[in-house]
Amino acid sequence: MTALSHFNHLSPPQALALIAPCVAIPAWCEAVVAARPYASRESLLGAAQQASQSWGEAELNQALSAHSRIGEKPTGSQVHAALSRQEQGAVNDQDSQLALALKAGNARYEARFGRVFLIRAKGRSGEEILAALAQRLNNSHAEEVQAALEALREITLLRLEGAISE
Ligand SMILES: NC(=O)NC1=NC(=O)NC1=O
Repeated sequence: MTALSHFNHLSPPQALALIAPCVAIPAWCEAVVAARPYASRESLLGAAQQASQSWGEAELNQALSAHSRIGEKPTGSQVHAALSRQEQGAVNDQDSQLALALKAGNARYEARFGRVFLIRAKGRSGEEILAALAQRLNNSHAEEVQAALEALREITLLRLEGAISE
């Protein structure tokens, strides 16, 4: 965790490196870094949320390159993978029945929407994620872009909260 005061004074490249793992959308990272210094953590989180409001389908697809499927323990030492592993911690990967159901659900989702199913996994059990997946399969394409973008915003802000302390 980096203190806000320290984040405020980092060089732009160092500040970018610190928040890059939040989301693979460089324009968002640059906007958050460019708006420093922040008077409080609240103002940082508010600005970050605001900067995410302009995201559309292009940003969603850009960001998904860094998000592993739910239930597939991410491989590699990439910092994104480490965060994904941590966020998916409540998904019991010893439950083979659940793993199969998530694998089938992910495949159905990708066949319908053409992209990886994205959900804020932190604090959700595998069963809760499965139920959410089933619900979202009923969405229209337009509705599902918005639902996936909302999940991306939640994940991104949670990661930023985890990166910068007061
Ligand atoms: N496909 C996903 O939903 N991936 C993820 N959800 C999270 O909360 N972290 C991830 O990497």
